[in-house]
Amino acid sequence: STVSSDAVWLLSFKREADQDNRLLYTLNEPYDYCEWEGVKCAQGRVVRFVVQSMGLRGPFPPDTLTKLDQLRVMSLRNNSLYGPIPDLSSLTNLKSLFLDHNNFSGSFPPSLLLLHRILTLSLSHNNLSGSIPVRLTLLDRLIALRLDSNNFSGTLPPLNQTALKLLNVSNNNLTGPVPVTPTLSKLNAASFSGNPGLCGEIVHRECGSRSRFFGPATSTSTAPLSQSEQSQGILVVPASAQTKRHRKTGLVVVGFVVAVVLVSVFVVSVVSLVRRRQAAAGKAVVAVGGEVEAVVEEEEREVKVRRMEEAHRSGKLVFCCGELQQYTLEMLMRASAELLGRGSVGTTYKAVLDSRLIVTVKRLDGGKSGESDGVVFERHMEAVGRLRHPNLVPLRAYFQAKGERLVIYDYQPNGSIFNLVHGSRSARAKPLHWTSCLKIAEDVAHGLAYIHQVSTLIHGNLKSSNVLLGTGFEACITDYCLSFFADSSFTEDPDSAAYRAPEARNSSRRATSKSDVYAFGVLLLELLTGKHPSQQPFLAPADLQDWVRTMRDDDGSEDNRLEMLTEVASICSATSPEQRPAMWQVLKMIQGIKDSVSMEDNSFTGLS
Ligand SMILES: Nc1ncnc2c1ncn2[C@@H]1O[C@H](COP(=O)(O)OP(=O)(O)OP(=O)(O)O)[C@@H](O)[C@H]1O
Repeated sequence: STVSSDAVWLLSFKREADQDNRLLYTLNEPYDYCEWEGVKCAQGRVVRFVVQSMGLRGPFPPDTLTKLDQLRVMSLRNNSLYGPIPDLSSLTNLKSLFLDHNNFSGSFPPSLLLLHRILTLSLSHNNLSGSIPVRLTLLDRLIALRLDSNNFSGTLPPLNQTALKLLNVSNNNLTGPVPVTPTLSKLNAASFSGNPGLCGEIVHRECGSRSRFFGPATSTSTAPLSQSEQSQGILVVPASAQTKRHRKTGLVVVGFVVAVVLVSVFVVSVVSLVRRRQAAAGKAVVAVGGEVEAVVEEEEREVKVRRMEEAHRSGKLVFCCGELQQYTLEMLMRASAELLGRGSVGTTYKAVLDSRLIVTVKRLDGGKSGESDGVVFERHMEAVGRLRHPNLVPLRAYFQAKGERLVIYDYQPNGSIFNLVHGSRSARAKPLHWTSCLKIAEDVAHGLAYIHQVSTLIHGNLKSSNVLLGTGFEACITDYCLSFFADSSFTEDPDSAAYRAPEARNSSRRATSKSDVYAFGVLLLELLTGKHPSQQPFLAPADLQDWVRTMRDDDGSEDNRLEMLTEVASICSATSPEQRPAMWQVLKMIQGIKDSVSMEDNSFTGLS
């Protein structure tokens, strides 16, 4: 019977895992085992098995405890168990699992990724190695996750479960930037300590030579400024429903969908090309000497190719950052779509899926898509899709097949900064309140500095229609890093062209992070004056101050703060890229202004 088999599984576990006979388990009566030390039953089934610090020594044998499918809590903590952790995927009711402080080895057990009810998982203080799987991000009930003091390597997945309150990955060999997700941002730096290769904003360590986010200010920066990380919660009032000039009204019958239907016909050729290239690369790696690292790299590459092939064969979208596939291409095809506009890279639609989920689909221009290699596109989108920051609209998925490319973002319902600044305003309306300018500038600087800090990518097309307002009215940058695919034959309107830095005017490929800084300067002036970029005069810094003051009809009450913000805009839009500060320096300047203003206000109201 089921009842007695639970006892059998417990005894089988003990036989191997308790080589020094510390657990005094003997079965005299049918339900006796529910009284055994560490065992708790409900209706004759074991629901808790907690044998902490019992001096157990031995391997954790498969097909023993894994048969206790009613288990809610299992703790083998603080024993001397060794070897790999067996397949625990059958323990679907498990809510808490403590295997910490043992000598378990091997990789992160993939079976744990199937325990969707798990709330607490502790594997700390073992000898586990290999990477931390990205699919951990899918265990959305996790409250506590401890992986500290192992030998995990590779990058940290963008964990962003709202429930996750305790995370410790300290004392491993993790490398690369700590993803700036809202969940990880809330954690203390100690959660990540003891990983010399980790970097980024959250751990207060610069990433590589390009990123000096927390490094010393150099050359072009102005006086040292303090860096408050706290948002002042300045509220930006959304624009009315009026939208940008080229946005069409009403529902358009699913325009992009027709093109998508054609796509699946062409997949085979791209797939076989990719396969041939990857196979050739694979042989080269193996020939070099069969070192473990090369094999691991090769395996990773294989997995990627398989994923891409599968995606193409079944016409599936490739979801970024290991995220769960929330919808399929077919579902997108059935969605009703509204044309939002047509820009330099392609045409943008708002798509409402049957599930009522709303996404933004950008269909890249066909002519241009054929020019760059499919593998180049995939690699680029993989890198872009890894960017996660509260001030970036997340890139969720992409799709490509011969001649067709789609990229899918979250839809942002609160409009763009373009709408906010120009949308509902009459010609005589005043520009935004300066606190809104400061808040938007800080958000945008945060997002841009992040891109420059954690990758070698640049935005390449920053402008007010590419800064959207998120659900909390925070400014979120979109269309980042897509200028790579820009159609050079596209005739830009004068406003878009005015964001382009002098050195990048002839080709978007010559753009650098300093060109993003230039565009940021133009955007800041647009915020401050409410004037379209094409209406901004080219002025010496002192004259610029006068012009901004005149445009704002300033009575002198904003003087100091306005002057500081205008100065930031002015140095960002310096003609020579060398004279422009880096984005992290711009962010510090803006945060410095915010701090000095709040100190001023506090002393004014007698609070300091
Ligand atoms: N994720 C999104 N959510 C809501 N609106 C969006 C989203 N992405 C873009 N938009 C809006 O859709 C419109 C069209 O965008 P599109 O990117 O095609 O043109 P653009 O921004 O003018 O030019 P470019 O392609 O050069 O960036 C813009 O008004 C933009 O603000």
